[in-house]
Amino acid sequence: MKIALVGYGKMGKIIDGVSQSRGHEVVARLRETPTIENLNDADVVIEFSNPEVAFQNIKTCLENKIPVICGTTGWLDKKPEIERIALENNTAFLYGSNFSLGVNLFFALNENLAKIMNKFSEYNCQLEEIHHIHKLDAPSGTAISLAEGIIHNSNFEAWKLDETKEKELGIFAIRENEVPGTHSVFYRSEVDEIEIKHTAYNRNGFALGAVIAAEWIVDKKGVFAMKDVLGL
Ligand SMILES: NC(=O)C1=CN([C@@H]2O[C@H](COP(=O)(O)OP(=O)(O)OC[C@H]3O[C@@H](n4cnc5c(N)ncnc54)[C@H](OP(=O)(O)O)[C@@H]3O)[C@@H](O)[C@H]2O)C=CC1
Ligand SMILES: O=C(O)C1=N[C@H](C(=O)O)C[C@H](O)C1
Repeated sequence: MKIALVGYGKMGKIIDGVSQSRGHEVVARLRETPTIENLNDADVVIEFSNPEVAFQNIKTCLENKIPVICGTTGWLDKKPEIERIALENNTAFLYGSNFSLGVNLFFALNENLAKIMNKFSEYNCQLEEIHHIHKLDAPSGTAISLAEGIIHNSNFEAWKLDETKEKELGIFAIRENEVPGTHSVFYRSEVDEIEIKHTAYNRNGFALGAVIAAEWIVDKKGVFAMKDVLGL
């Protein structure tokens, strides 16, 4: 499979190595907006850039009928428009706030726990995410996915950074050194605390998941999520 990497920073470089180790040809390594010329006839694009440029990058690839796997976070207000463009162009799009197997299992655990905890008003819920100091967006895309999983299965109506009012789920975002990504969900009562936590030791799991998603999507049409790839 011919893979174009749009965004060639911390993630793009690891994805390059994983792609080659799985027998793929990396035909483009871009740190600029793609064009049909510089995508070099790719079968699939893996996009890890930044929140400012992701929308335009994805749009260009989809309009050229190239399927896109996107891991860039912090641009989600425009996701419905991207999904429409993918369908209009009869191609495929998959956004994952987090491509690691562990976090996708954690998402399922989080939703099941939220269903149970919703029956017990003694407990209040909060989210915490910790990332490296270079991260541009807050809260993390993964924390937003966790919050959506809880809201869908509870009486919370929305999430909010830091301090909250009733029916708002609080997310606390901490920036610390070179932390690759740590997410915790807390349920606290007057007398105790339940915590579920995922800690990424490095970025390799994110990269492997993105390449597996690219292998899965290459012959498909439509809008997908990592759940579809993993059969969850
Ligand atoms: N979904 C997931 O599993 C994960 C998602 N992420 C997300 O992925 C994104 C990238 O993370 P990371 O690799 O750590 O970030 P980096 O800052 O290390 O890399 C970003 C890259 O994008 C390049 N870039 C800048 N402008 C453009 C443009 N117009 N078109 C294409 N590329 C451009 C930068 O080039 P230059 O340096 O020249 O500016 C750089 O190479 C972030 O949004 C992060 O939150 C990260 C890890 C896992
Ligand atoms: O910026 C990062 O580094 C990460 N971003 C993703 C997010 O926003 O959730 C995934 C991972 O936590 C690393």
